[in-house]
Amino acid sequence: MDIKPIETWGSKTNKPFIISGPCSAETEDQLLDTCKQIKQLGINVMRAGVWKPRTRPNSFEGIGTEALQWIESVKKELNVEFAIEVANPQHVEEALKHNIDILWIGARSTVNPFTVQDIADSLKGVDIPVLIKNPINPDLALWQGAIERVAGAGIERIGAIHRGFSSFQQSKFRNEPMWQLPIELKRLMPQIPLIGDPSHIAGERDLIYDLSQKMLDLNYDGLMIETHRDPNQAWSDAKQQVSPQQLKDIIQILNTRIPNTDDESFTNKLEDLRGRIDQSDRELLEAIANRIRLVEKIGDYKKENNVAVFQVKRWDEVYKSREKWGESLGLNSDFVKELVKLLHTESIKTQTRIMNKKEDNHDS
Ligand SMILES: O=C(O)C(=O)C[C@]1(C(=O)O)C=C[C@@H](O)C=C1
Repeated sequence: MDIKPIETWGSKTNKPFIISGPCSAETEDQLLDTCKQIKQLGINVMRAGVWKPRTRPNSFEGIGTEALQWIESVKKELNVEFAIEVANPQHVEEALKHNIDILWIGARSTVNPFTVQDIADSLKGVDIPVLIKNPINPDLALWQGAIERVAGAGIERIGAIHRGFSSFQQSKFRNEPMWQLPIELKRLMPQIPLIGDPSHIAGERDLIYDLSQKMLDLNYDGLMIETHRDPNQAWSDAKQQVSPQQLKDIIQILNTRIPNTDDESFTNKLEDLRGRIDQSDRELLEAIANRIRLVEKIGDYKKENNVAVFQVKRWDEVYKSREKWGESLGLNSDFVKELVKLLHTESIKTQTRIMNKKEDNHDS
């Protein structure tokens, strides 16, 4: 995959790459006024929803093509660049006709390979940056697949947008961040710039600063933040949009991290600490291997005596005591509980395999 760096996406190269603007273009005046107010804040590219995929019918579904004319005139008047969402080849055609600078594929489109392929096919021969939001379900391969389809159409300026994942669980977030997914995407596709969308993860404006800072701590390349001149009156996603003043405050206190440094004393110290982590992980894995050897011994013994693998009383003791030990060592209790559950699951697998080994099965 031949991917060009984020610096080539637009005329402004400030970092982090910030895309901001209203969730939806509602009126020409609302769009112009919002963009005018945020233009001075170091925004790289403006955004505005033109076609809005909504969960239920009868919600505001965007103005459609007329809004593209407003965007074109705002672009001219303020000399700014614009990103919009496209969900089918007709949207792509309209967007290109109206000189849109960046396109993004929304989370509800990324889930469908047919839709993504149609959009990718309509982009053949076009040179425009395309951002791909994560699919609404936590399926990394689907996200990668969408990126590959767009790359396959010859697009060289591709980015990924992390907007969080739908979940049944009660949560303070509208969409669960599931940080391990974008982190794994970055490991597998390090050349793809990663943009965070704290607005859609939060669903609530008070959480946006913390999420944005976390994204920069994780070395994200940019942020997409929804801003409305009067957020409470917004026609869509009112709760998650910030005012231009709030956006200014957020940008002012955001701490941008450098990706890395060649500074010798930093590198030496880091190398030393990483060496110690290597050693510590080795010991950890040796300890786990020892535990599994013991579990195997118990498995053999249980088999000889035809005793069940799962022992609820002992498991309860193990679970509670390890949680306490972890606490006394200053470890996060949720982490310790997850770790102990993982170890126990491995024990059950190991002993079930021992119990059901074919050659020892006298009935066969
Ligand atoms: O104590 C046992 O019986 C074991 O086999 C060990 C072990 C564990 O992993 O700690 C595994 C399975 C049981 O459900 C309880 C505990």
